[in-house]
Amino acid sequence: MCTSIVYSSNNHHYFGRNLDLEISFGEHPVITPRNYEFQYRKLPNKKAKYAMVGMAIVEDNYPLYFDASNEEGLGIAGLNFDGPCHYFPENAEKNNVTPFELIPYLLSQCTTVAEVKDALKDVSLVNINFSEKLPLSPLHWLMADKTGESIVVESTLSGLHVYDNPVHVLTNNPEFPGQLRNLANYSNIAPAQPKNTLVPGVDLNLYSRGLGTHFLPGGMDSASRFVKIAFVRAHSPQGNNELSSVTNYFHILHSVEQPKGTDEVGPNSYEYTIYSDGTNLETGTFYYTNYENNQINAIELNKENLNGDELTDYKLIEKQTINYQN
Ligand SMILES: C[C@H](CCC(=O)NCCS(=O)(=O)O)[C@H]1CC[C@H]2[C@@H]3[C@H](O)C[C@@H]4C[C@H](O)CC[C@]4(C)[C@H]3C[C@H](O)[C@]12C
Repeated sequence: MCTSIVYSSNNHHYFGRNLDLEISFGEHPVITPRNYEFQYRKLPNKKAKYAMVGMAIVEDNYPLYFDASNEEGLGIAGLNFDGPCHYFPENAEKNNVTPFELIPYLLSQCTTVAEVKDALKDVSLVNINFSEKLPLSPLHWLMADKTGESIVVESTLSGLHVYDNPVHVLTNNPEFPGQLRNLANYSNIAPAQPKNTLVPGVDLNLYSRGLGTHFLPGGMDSASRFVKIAFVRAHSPQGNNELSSVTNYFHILHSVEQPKGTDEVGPNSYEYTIYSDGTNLETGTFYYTNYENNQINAIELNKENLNGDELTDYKLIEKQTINYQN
């Protein structure tokens, strides 16, 4: 499972995700500069107009981004969408973009969600594998910009759907309208203690703090995480500087992280939160933590020469640092 969010704080917007899986692909932070030439399968090759930073694996010098944001403050994350997801054969009337090209295609030419919506009108997601070793994966995407607006993009049998996202979070199945509908079942969850409407007039002993969240789902499944992250995000305070905003951002994502051993996907195999990342869409600073190392690491997009044509890879820092005090 995975979870992606946009968090707005102190006039800044932070966008990123938890990657939950049982194996790592060896993903790490990668910067694509403006003059890197993307080779498309069904479209003419094109230089990236805007530089981008995110988590990727690099295969044949191609950045296969899991999630990324560009220098203009547009961010996109791909999350598993196995079942409803459907990609199409080549369509002569459309711009045929493969799912693994979608993040580079949009981030290299768009600056806002409004521009993405426009670009997607002409796009069909074509079913072409990256390679035999890396076949297509069924994904849907959360996309956000620095106005704080976000959309969800899903390709199903009935076509390519673009949904405005009023709750600014995404997990996995079911389709986005179903996830939104399900929130109604939890609409009375609150940070405050509940009022007794069960047996009016009876003095119920509110034996614990936090009873307003007693029925907040806590499961690892996608529907539970959608409700929980929507709640936590909606009630999260804003920070008053970069440090407190980033700290809050990671607390929100970590509220639905999966510890090892809690989500069995096969014999002796467990999905867990491999990494959590987030980019400040105003400044282009990319932050991440990972399972082994929960210190926050950062890479500043604007510190690099963004006019180059070569990818820059960063080693994932996986060593936990304990700050001994005596
Ligand atoms: C599986 C990952 C999403 C995590 C997630 O949602 N897990 C939930 C699983 S489930 O609902 O519980 O079944 C997705 C996110 C990004 C994906 C990767 C990126 O799209 C980049 C390439 C794209 C290639 O086509 C396939 C390999 C790949 C390297 C993808 C493998 C895999 O599908 C990734 C890693």
